[in-house]
Amino acid sequence: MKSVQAFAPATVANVSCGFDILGFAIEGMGDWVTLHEKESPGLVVTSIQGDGGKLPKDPLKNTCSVAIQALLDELGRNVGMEIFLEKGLPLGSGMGSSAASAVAALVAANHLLGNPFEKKDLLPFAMAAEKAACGAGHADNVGPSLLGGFVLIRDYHPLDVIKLHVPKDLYCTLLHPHFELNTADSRSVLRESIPLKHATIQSGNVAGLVAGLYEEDYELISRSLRDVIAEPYRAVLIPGFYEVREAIKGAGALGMGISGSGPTLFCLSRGKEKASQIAEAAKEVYQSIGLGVDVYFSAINTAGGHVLES
Ligand SMILES: Nc1ncnc2c1ncn2[C@@H]1O[C@H](COP(=O)(O)OP(=O)(O)O)[C@@H](O)[C@H]1O
Ligand SMILES: N[C@@H](CCOP(=O)(O)O)C(=O)O
Repeated sequence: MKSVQAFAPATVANVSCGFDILGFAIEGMGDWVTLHEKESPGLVVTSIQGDGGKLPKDPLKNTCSVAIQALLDELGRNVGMEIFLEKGLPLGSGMGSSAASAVAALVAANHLLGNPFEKKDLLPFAMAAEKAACGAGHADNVGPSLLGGFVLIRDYHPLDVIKLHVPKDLYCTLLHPHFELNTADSRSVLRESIPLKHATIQSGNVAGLVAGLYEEDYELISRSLRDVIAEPYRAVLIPGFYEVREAIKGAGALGMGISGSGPTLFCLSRGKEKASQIAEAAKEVYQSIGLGVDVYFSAINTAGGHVLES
């Protein structure tokens, strides 16, 4: 009986101005999924480590099994698999935890089945898992977790996904305060409609950010990290948001925003040294408001989900 292990990275969705349409992958953090083929058909989530016992083993609820089931349904096959999940990512963090599990599971399952799908064609199955996790099949976590780098979802109907250029000196600092915020909850505070002037501001910034990435124009990237659609409603759910934003400006950040739906905040910077200085400046703020925080900094992951061993 075959077995295979895969890894998929953490992600920062939205990147401020690209609500539901833009995200990038983080180096060195993610989830691992090992699959063992079994004789009897059906999916079983056999073990989950690193979740503090919080995640569902019910195959209809865990994003690993939901994603693999969607893949098997498309193929019309009923292969039996045992799923072993190792969570490297905190839950409800805004670092694409549910997405990383789904992507690692899909990459492993596709390999186990002899690669019937191209990597990019696994995306709809991962989106089905996101829908099960938070009620919305958004692709801005699963896209970059699968493909690596910066990913733009130009359209959802039909799905049109574009991998963007990554400037070589771009670094990210992640500030993860010690509390959970479920994506479903922080989506519920958003407005259904936005004023025309906000649509104009947001479109200008998305275009500016994409141009800034291709031109490796760090000042343009900096000017474009602005969100008038989601951030005003979500920032109030995140203690210290405005204080951290002030503090990291002085440490040389290009900008800061909410990572996905929060509570993690992300900062972009030019070079590793600045990323570490930003981390230090932010830590002081969290300390002053008495909120525990984990801080990471990394380059942009360009490989995305991949098989480790089989
Ligand atoms: N393998 C999984 N990893 C993480 N969350 C999962 C997984 N399977 C199901 N979930 C569910 O998804 C929700 C968390 O996802 P979400 O709020 O999007 O957080 P995150 O931003 O960290 O991905 C929880 O309800 C959790 O029970
Ligand atoms: N575009 C989504 C992204 C959610 O990311 P997560 O990492 O918090 O799951 C949103 O903003 O709701």
